[in-house]
Amino acid sequence: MHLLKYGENGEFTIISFEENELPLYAILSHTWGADEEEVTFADIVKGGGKAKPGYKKIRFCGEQAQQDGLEYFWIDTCCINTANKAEHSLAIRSMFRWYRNAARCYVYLSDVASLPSVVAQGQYNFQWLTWTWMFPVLSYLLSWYNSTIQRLSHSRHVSCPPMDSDIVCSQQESESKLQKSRWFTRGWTLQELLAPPIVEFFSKEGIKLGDKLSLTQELRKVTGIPSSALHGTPLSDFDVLERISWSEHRTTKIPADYAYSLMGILGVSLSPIDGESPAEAMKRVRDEVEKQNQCVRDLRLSNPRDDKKRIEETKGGLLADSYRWILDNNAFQQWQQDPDSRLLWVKGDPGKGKTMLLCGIMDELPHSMPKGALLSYFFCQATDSNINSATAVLRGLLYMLMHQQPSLVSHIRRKHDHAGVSLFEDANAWVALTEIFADVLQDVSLSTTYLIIDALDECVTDLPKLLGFIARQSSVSSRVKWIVSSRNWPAIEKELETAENQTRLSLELNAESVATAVKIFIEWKVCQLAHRKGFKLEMQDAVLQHLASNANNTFLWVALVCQELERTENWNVLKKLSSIPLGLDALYRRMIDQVIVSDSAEICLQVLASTAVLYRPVTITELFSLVELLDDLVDNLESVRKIVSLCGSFLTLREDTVYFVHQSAKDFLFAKAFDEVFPDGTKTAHRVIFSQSLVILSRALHRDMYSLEAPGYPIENVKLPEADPLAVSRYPCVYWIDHLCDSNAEFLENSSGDLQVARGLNMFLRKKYLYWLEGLSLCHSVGKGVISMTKLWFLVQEMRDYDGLSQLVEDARRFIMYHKGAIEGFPLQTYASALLTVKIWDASSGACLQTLEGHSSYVNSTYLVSILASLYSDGTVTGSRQPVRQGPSISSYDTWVANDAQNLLWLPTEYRPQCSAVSGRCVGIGTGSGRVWICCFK
Ligand SMILES: Nc1ncnc2c1ncn2[C@@H]1O[C@H](COP(=O)(O)OP(=O)(O)OP(=O)(O)O)[C@@H](O)[C@H]1O
Repeated sequence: MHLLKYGENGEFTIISFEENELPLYAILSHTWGADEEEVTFADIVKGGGKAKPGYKKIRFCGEQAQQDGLEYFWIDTCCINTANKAEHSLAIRSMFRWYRNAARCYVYLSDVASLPSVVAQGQYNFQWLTWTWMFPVLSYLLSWYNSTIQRLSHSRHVSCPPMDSDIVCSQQESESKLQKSRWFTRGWTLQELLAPPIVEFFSKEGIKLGDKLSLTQELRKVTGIPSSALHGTPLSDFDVLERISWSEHRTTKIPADYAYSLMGILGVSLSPIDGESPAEAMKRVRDEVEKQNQCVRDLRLSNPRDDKKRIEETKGGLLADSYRWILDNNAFQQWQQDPDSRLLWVKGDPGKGKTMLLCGIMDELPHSMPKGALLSYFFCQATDSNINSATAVLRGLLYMLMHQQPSLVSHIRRKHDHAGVSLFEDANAWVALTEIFADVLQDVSLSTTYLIIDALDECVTDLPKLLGFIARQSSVSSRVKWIVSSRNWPAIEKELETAENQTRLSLELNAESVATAVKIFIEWKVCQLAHRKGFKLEMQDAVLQHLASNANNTFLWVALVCQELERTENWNVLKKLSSIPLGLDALYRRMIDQVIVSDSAEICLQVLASTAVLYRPVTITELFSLVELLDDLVDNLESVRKIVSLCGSFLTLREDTVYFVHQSAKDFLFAKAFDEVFPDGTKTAHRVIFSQSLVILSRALHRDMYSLEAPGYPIENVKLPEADPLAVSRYPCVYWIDHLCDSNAEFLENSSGDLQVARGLNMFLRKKYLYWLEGLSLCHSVGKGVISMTKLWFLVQEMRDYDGLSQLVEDARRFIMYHKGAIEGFPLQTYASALLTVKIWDASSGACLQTLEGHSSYVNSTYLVSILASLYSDGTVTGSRQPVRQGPSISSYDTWVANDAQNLLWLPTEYRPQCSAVSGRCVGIGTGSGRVWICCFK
């Protein structure tokens, strides 16, 4: 990147920098005059151009940068060597980034005069004490001034300058000053307004009029851009069409530039093509946006921002006064301020408030981060298989980074364009993701980046790999700072010790700060409780005292006790209080003992056991169908909610979804209440859920569950029906095989059990397999289905081969692996494209009549036409690959066979045409391998 430097002699020099070594610089935003008026790269190199009108704005920018303590600045007229085509093309692709990374952007409005100069023109001299761009005041003053000037002009025969040379002079224009500036009509200036964090506006005399923040209202009015976008909300938060609409009334000198000027705003990067038409350029940009969106959609497992919101709400809301102590903590401040301190590890026992502390840090950091810095975070939760693995952590962190800086998607695209979603799901996903992540962290355009991971101890799959990765990466770049949290686990300590620049923050060693935070938390909780239950003051004091003396710096204990008191009648509160045991485990023990002696013990224990072995939190509706004993409740969801509330305080409901109140509650059931909760072991619990799952799926699955009808209906257009036919079967659809596998040893030991399972499986696969694949597609889980089928295949190797089960599973596994792409993109292609390998399929959508083989090289179109003509002598044969309104055709990208302009059959790669021909209702396709196939529509 070439930057200008303003020398002491008043001369400008050009200095070139590598992108990763750029100094701080200012950047100019302006509108171009006639080409010959602008100072060029060549002018500056030769030390010329001083007589050109454009020199004035260069001088302005240099002087302003100097005033702001910036040695370097950039201006498009003279910092791009347009004679070098490659450099010019790169500049167009980099411009958004250069504006985003600038320390300041000065908007030079060459057609907006500041008032004092207008006064001078009118020969009247007003003394303005301060010049602020306060529009209401200014409007009034200007209109007063203009009317006065006009009156006086008239009497003195002083004529106003023409409108385009000085907009302040006209009566109408004075009503809205900025609005009239040409700057708002140009295409490129849109990204110059949006990309930089600091944008300052200057009149043609170089007088500051205000900045993006102080002028928000006016800018919003002129540009139609929402204030939040002007204030730095990531542009990817806004719909693509909305972003395009911001440029609707803007123009560019070169027509295709209109599309290129939107690239950065839409988060894509393409090389400009000489002579490209605006329509072609726009199409390329939109296609690229679509590919990019697909890549980000595939990456997303869950949105960490939503996870944060949910976690805070489930835990009863975040209390700032209970986490603020961290901001003054030495270790935290060292991590924040010392460039060599890159990894902060927050560690503490269960329930000490680590997660909430990190939520607080996530809220506070943006206030102190450098402008343009990125913040990405992830919450591991052992109870949810979507967010409890090392790959999920990297996917979540990357997702948030891409969201804030879409250009980073390029690091994924290289691999994703080939592999699709399997990039993130197959056996090599970890390797691919670590490479991508490392590339992203090395990206020269990445500014300071904060990465936060909560609850490493809840990363169930591949924790050691994740720890190794964090330890390595945190030592690599000083631009990237990490915070991780976990319980006091020696294994975690051992791995993180290998990180070079790490700082630890132990909650146990900061007992005093934590004690104060817990005290504040107690006061807050008791106040809420007293208010809700109408406690008298003495009662409130007694509860406060008791909690303060016994909390032992553990937030969670306080939260659980308050939950118990909430359910207790006021006259029993003091008695209950004195009976509550100290410490978390003792409290959990008492909770489970109470469940065991209650009237609903059996059903509550089964709900607890089932919830504990599920792979993700389920809705009340799902729980109702999964737990055998709940069957007796005859469709009464209210009763299921009641049962959940009777399970001590182990479970909690949020938005009708059942969660463990805390990971430590689930841990307790496995570690300290195992015999009571799982009297027959966890394998039996899995086995019961597997059996229930097959029953649910056999009942619910059928063809075209969402009534999509069109075989080519794309998954991204599928809307959840109001009465979702999959509401009950969503969980079993995704996890039935996992439950079967986790129960395996149990039935393998018992031959009749083995046979029963084999029979059930056999029947399900023969009768429901395709419907299940459609269901997986509707649940966006085809990738998971592939992994599950591989697990199943391994499992049946150990089972008795009942009625060809092993072969059946092998075929089914190959089928899903092979057709994954078509099925996950288009649910109903399960019944069309995925069945190409057979000769006949559903007569309502078409029939593959023949497959001719025997050519070893590719089939040319003449040969294909002759084959079709010999087979269907009654019709004319035409070579056709263009979409047509009527009859069969091949879609433009050769990916679909369409009929009457409706996509019907998605073509796997080896079925794509080298040449194609149509005869009447039949389409013939010749492939590169020499195979010819013919499809006829009825
Ligand atoms: N700042 C806070 N604001 C509101 N509630 C808090 C705060 N800190 C802690 N709590 C309460 O304490 C409980 C336990 O806190 P948290 O889940 O953060 O602990 P943890 O240390 O992450 O536990 P674990 O290691 O077992 O996951 C929360 O459920 C919440 O009720």
